[in-house]
Amino acid sequence: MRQFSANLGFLWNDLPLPDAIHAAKRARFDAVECHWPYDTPSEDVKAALKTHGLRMLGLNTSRGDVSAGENGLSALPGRDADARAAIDEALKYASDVGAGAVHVMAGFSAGDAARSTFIRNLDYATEQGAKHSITILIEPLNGYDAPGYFLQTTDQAASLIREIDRPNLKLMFDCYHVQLMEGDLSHRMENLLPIIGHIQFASAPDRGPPDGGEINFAHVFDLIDELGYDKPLGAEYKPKGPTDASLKWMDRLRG
Ligand SMILES: O=C(O)C(=O)[C@H](O)CO
Ligand SMILES: [Mg+2]
Repeated sequence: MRQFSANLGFLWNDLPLPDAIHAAKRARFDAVECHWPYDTPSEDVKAALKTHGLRMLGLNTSRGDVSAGENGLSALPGRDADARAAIDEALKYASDVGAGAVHVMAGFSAGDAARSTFIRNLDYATEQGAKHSITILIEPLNGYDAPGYFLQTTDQAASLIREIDRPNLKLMFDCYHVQLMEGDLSHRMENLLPIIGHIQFASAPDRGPPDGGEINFAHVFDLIDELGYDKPLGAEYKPKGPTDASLKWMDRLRG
């Protein structure tokens, strides 16, 4: 049976993180993942995961100064020290709660200097991550929601992953972002499978539950099964109301 992970950055994000973990368990999710858990002590998250028998799959590095419009630090030239502090913080939190992956956020940037900065920081992240058996993920974000974000396409991500060539550097394949930027989800998933570390989903273009819109998730999830990918799929959508009322897709898409 297909497994699903609740992304608590969007699902039950009105609740304190430990309560959101409980809500995900009640709703029969198999795992959880989050965005930026840093305001919640890691011991509280670890205790909730243990109580409810769930794994935390991954979390993000800090965006930096959000009030100044930052959305990640690792591809910002001249900000290596801040980027590395964010990587260290994420790896420590992930290791405290037993999460297997950290998404290293690139930030708003462009050009050769941004690329070489990102490579340098990803080298650092993968080296440090390997010490804790943590996978480093990079995720292309779409240019509608995050205009000017350094990493926007899977082609760009694949080229970085191949160049850096570390076994614990993988692609976060978010069907929603990929559909908006590149489309051709089936071929892309098939071709990129060896470097995919985590898959997320939401309808496109509205980022709602996977009930309609441009993407036929019954087809996409069948393909994922056929490809032999059997890790939990990350539900990272914005419920249009209470999360508990947004979950009808779960039984239909369980497989
Ligand atoms: O926006 C997304 O899709 C993500 O997964 C990031 O973690 C949050 O920006
Ligand atoms: Mg995502």
